[in-house]
Amino acid sequence: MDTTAAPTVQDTTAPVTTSVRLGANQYGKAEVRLVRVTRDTDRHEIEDLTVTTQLRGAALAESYTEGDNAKVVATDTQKNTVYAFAKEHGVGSPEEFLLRLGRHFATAFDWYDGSTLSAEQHAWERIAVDGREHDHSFVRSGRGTRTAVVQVDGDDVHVLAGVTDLTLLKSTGSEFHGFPRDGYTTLAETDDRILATSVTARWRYTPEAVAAGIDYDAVYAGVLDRMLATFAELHSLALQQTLFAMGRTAIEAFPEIAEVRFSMPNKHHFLVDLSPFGLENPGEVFFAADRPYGLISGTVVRDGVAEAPAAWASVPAFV
Ligand SMILES: O=c1[nH]c(=O)c2[nH]c(=O)[nH]c2[nH]1
Repeated sequence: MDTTAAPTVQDTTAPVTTSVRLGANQYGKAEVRLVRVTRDTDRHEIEDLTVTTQLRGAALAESYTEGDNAKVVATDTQKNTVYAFAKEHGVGSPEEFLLRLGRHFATAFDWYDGSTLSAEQHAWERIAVDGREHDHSFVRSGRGTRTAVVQVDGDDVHVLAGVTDLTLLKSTGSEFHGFPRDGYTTLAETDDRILATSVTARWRYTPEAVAAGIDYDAVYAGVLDRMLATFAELHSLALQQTLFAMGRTAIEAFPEIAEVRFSMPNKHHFLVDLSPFGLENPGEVFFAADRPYGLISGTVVRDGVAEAPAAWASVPAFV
């Protein structure tokens, strides 16, 4: 082998050979940080989203295979559109904001076959000063981060709502026993333990409800209230049982919801052995382990409704 030869430089303008072809692809701007201040009066409102745009279409193939950008709406333009739409139309619910964007990309550039747009909403509360809510100072509130995903494929429009990082703990009212034991089992059965998790949930609205219009803010608030109440009230025999009950309460309360998917880490809390120090520890001092953790996932589906349509298989955000 002649090691002195100059390395061959790949000719990226050469026609693509039959040995490879372009598979699934999409592109856009990830994690556009948008804060919108509404200052119509001295009492300001703030809205805070992280938005990701992903556009796709067969017409985009040449941008990958030939470097032909004639149909490539720049990710920079997509980002600017997010900001411009926030100014022109306001933000409102993340679902409606994303639907507005998705419909715009589908109609303004008719060569796109579809888009997947997602958002995280960061919630803020007014700072209370001497018991009075301040007009323009806020603190990030802690009931998780609201998420939304919208997928527009021609007339096929899907809307997913959800929450992530919703961290919950109950210090009693949780048991875990009756599980199989083998030579590798050391876990003690318990009829009283700490149950803690950080909920990621996504729920899919029925296409009929999306077409008819949904009060997304109201359903989100209602789902969260019911999920929290169920976590608090259910005497849990396993995190799996709690997961199912949280999904069931959302689906029973809101006919707009077809299914709910959950990913729930079991954040283990181990009782610390204080006996070397001559101290008793009757369920008071725990070591909050961060890893490894149990990871419980599950989908709760409304009877008579099919699980997520194939279109959702390409949505990685659908946990
Ligand atoms: O609620 C639980 N579910 C499990 O599957 C499990 N496994 C485990 O070790 N602890 C727990 N807790």
